[in-house]
Amino acid sequence: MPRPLLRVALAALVAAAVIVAGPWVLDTYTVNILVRAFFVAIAALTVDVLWGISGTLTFGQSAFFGIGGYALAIVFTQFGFGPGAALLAFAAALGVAAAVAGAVGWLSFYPGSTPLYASVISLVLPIVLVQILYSGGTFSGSSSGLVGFESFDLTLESWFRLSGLAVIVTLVATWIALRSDAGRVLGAMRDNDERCTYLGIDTARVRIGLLVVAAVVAALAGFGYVGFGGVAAPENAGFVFGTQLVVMVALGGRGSLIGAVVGALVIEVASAYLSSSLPFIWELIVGVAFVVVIIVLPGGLLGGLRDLVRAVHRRVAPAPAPVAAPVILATLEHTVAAPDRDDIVVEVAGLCKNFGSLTVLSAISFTARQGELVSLVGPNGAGKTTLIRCLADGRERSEGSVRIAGHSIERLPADRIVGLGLGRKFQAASVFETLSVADCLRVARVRKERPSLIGTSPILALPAAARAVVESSGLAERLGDEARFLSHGLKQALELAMVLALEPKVLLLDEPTAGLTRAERQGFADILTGLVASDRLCVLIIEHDLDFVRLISSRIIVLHQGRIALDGSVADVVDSPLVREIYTGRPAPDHCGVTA
Ligand SMILES: Nc1ncnc2c1ncn2[C@@H]1O[C@H](COP(=O)(O)OP(=O)(O)OP(=O)(O)O)[C@@H](O)[C@H]1O
Repeated sequence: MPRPLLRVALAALVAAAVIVAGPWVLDTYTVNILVRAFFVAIAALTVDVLWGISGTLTFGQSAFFGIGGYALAIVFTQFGFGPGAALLAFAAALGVAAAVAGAVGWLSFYPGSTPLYASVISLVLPIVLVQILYSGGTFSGSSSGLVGFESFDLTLESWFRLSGLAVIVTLVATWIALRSDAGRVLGAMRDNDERCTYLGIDTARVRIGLLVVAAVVAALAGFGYVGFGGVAAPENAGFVFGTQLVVMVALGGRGSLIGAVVGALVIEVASAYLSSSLPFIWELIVGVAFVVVIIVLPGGLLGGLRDLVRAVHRRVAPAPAPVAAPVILATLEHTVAAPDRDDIVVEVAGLCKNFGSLTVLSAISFTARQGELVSLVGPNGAGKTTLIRCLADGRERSEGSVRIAGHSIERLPADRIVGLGLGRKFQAASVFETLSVADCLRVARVRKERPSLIGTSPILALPAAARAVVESSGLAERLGDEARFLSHGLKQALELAMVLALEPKVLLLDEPTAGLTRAERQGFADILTGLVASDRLCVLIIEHDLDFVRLISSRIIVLHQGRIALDGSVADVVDSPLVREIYTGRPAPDHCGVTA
């Protein structure tokens, strides 16, 4: 068993032993409070996964908690308690939560929506749900909620052990899923949603799926909470409770799973004691304590504790450098059939792009073949980046058609066009800052190889081209380092390797050498010309440095004021008087016509 897994298994066993022993040492009042706190902690954990791990701030998990609780209360009130009713309530809790989460997820993450939009919808959801509950009359109990129904006949001790073990199981399962090959995609989405999209990952679908799972877990927690307490109250489905869950996560430490549980337990237990001993000011005390913790310990209680332990440890013994799990680099068999030298893989016809009344690209038509390196040059504002965007995302262009590897891109989103064989590297290195180099590359392979939901593979298998970039750039020695610690040049190389891991037929590069040293530029030139010659990749590159362009290009397209001014060989273009005129703004003595 791998060491981290062993450590977690041992910690879970110790925690389970504490839970089992808990009712023997704690008084009844505390046990009562903790049972509720355990169910709330599970809901807080789902907020942490959505917000802390995947980057979607949500206030709506209370709604799903409420749905789970009300499903039980309504079914038991209407049909009485029994095994059939319990099964029906359970199915209703899961089914309704999943259906509502699916609909809310679609509204929140439809193409073009922003994270802020998702947060606003999550705010509206509990408000709408509470209004529905208020207007439900005796069916939902209106503002008083539902009470007095018969529920599961368990002792307080059993509830304590059941809810405590449920927290442990949820924690361990979440931990396993998040550190799996599939789970690291969530961290990648939080770091850089756009890069995920351009690696062919349908981030909207992943986020909707995650919301459905989180909703179902929160509903189960609500089901247990109401099953134990025998009261379904609108407050436990409302916006205030949804915000409290966010506060619990922030207090405990956003992104740390145990932090969410600690935050929930601290607030629930403190609130229970303070509300009875200091009924008028306990909310104020909790609020002030929250603000103080957030200011003094931005990483939450758990983050603060971790920093303290590290500081003490450093004083006692200087900490050795953290040892990352070893990564074994491997090369994938080349599965793509050797392409024909004359294959046209980019066909652009009559492409136009308008921003309102501003026409940025007009009547752009050209083709590019496999094994060709086409440089797009032109002065600032000529429309080069806009053209790349129109090739990489079907929703960008205003008119005209684009075919990639023989397929029309229609109005397909970027992640679907990646599937046609297109890879895009951005101007500023776009990687996953908090992921290790190896994990960035693994995420880049997700579209090609379905990742495991429970395990992690120590092997990093890359196509030969991506591996060559990793090895020639020196990234092979930095596989365990987080991407944010890489130099600018290494980040550029990492992004190129990630794009090559997609095994594209067409590679779009936007000023890849900006900010690189002379040696790094030469290395980049060697890599690109090698890819074109040996893998017969079609590369379209935006570049301002005409010396670099001369060195690498098989063809050059000059864009000027949104039109193609020249399209020809290096010799034709670089020494052309028109190009001199475009770049210097002075008329050339020997003027040739603009070919649109
Ligand atoms: N979202 C937008 N809304 C309005 N105008 C835009 C938008 N994006 C780009 N433009 C305009 O389109 C024109 C072309 O911009 P683009 O970035 O494609 O040029 P470029 O050739 O890549 O320039 P550079 O070399 O400076 O990157 C510019 O005039 C720019 O101001």
